[in-house]
Amino acid sequence: MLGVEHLTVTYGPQVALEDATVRFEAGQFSAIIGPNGAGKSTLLRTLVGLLPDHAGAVQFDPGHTAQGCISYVPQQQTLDWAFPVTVWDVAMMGRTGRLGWLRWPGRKDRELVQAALRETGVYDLRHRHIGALSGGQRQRVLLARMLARRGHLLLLDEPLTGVDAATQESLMALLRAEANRGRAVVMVTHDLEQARRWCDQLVLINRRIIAAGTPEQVYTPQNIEATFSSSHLGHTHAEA
Ligand SMILES: Nc1ncnc2c1ncn2[C@@H]1O[C@H](COP(=O)(O)OP(=O)(O)OP(=O)(O)O)[C@@H](O)[C@H]1O
Repeated sequence: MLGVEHLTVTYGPQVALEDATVRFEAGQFSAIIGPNGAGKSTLLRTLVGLLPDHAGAVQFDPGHTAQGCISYVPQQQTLDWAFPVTVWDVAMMGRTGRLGWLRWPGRKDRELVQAALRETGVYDLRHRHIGALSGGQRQRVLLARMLARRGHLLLLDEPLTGVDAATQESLMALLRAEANRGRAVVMVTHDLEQARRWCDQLVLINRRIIAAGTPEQVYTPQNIEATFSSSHLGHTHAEA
């Protein structure tokens, strides 16, 4: 459904991602795994179209244009949780667009938001200000916003961070179900074990794609070593 081909992304002299080629299919739950600074968020943000400066191609199959069908859940700490809006308002942004209300919500929007808040277990908190939520509750609200959007491509940056073990299981089951409904689900995570249990495709990355395939194909001592050894990090154009 979407992919990148020979993608290289640089931030000034810093090479964040080099010659990456990988595909993500409809109905597939994929995990992007690697150490800090490996380029995971960079890959995800490129897929979302947030990084205009790159070499190589980002491809969408016909019928899946980037805008309108992508639901992106950024890292929690990149958002302003002091903003004076409620849980309901944030979930509704999945329908109406960002702040400023691109359009007024209709009955269908309200139904989808209600369903999404129930599915993620935060419906009872819907009137609460988002600043008054715990880390795990915030993560659930972000997932509710994503579900409400009803996109074909779900891209999530570390959705399990700050979430307790029981909640992690239910969130993974929720994402698994979304993939089973035919959506392409792509998640950045540090949790190799979770990914191995729930995902169809593991993408190991450390500035380059080390391996991509089923957990059985990818989860080998050599690949794990190549991914989590620090020797790939900190390269610049000058060093390369
Ligand atoms: N806006 C930026 N400006 C300059 N360098 C950046 C920027 N964003 C990321 N980088 C660098 O690019 C590299 C890849 O960063 P990226 O955020 O993609 O890693 P990551 O795998 O998501 O890491 P983490 O697990 O810590 O979230 C890092 O070396 C980082 O310092």
